[in-house]
Amino acid sequence: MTQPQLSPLANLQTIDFDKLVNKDADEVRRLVEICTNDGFLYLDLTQWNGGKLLKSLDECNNIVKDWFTKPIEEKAATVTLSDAHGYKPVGQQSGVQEGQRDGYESLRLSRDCQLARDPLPPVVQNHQSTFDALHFGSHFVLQTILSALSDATTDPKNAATSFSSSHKDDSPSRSALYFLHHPPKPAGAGRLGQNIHTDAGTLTLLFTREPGLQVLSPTTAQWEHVASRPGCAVVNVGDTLRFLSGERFRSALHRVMPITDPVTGAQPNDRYSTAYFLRAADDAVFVGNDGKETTADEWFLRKFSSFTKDRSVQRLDSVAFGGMEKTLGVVV
Ligand SMILES: O=C(O)CCC(=O)C(=O)O
Ligand SMILES: [Fe+2]
Repeated sequence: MTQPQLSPLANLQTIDFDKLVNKDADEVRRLVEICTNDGFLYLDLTQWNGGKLLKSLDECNNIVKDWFTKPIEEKAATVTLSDAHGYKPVGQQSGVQEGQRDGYESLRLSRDCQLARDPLPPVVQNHQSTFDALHFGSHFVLQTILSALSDATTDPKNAATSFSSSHKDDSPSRSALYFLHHPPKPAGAGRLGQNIHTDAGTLTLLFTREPGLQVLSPTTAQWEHVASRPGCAVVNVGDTLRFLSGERFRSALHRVMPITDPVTGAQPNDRYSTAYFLRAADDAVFVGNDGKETTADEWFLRKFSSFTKDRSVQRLDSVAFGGMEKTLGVVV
């Protein structure tokens, strides 16, 4: 198969993380603008921290890539507590093609379990400091972005409204690190990609290598490909931050469609990605797209329950899409 043309390409703006760490006022202003208009951006990490996070990312990716080659029985024996911790096999959710299931497996490590050291899969126990570096480094990156947004847009005299108050580091939450793998598949296998959705939580830090991620442009309402960029992560706003910000910020609709052969429909190559999901404290309260008060934990559970349903069912309450298709006036 020839190299696929990724067209149209999403023209995402780039934020320099080092400037955010140093509270550069112009960079913070741009960050607020991008979260308001797009909800998706590139985060350049090359100037910050001597590339330590990127090094631990490479190390963890290599370890987990090898783990994904283990027999399904071994992977399925991973202690699985919820959709924030454990193993997710292929096909548990609806896929990118309507009426079909998803095509990816995932190893998920919750922040609470990583901190408590229990339960952790042996593959993580054997490389604890490497996983700690990626887990807690990613958490720091997203907490830094969140406090920049909070300082710039919420009332400093009212601590209760700041985003930081609902994201205290010592509160139990569903924050988690996910490793995702879309194995190759033959023609006619069904089970492809990851269905259209918005992320349930606050902010997502996503590292992709192979193509497949697509974002629905809020300006053109077209699906656009997100190219991976060396030294950069993709950051996107999730539902919780959109709701906590009174809908000022956008949670972006996205999906994963791995590259398939245009003639046979087979997926010839593996696709891997790694995501850290910063999620609010379980008991943080906000108003969802149905106008009802919900806790962050209830929203997470409703969202992942909706992900298992067929798209025809997801359209009924729009929980999987966070109501964003209605805001954009598109049919999904
Ligand atoms: O694999 C990717 O590129 C995106 C994954 C994603 O959107 C998610 O797990 O919420
Ligand atoms: Fe997502």
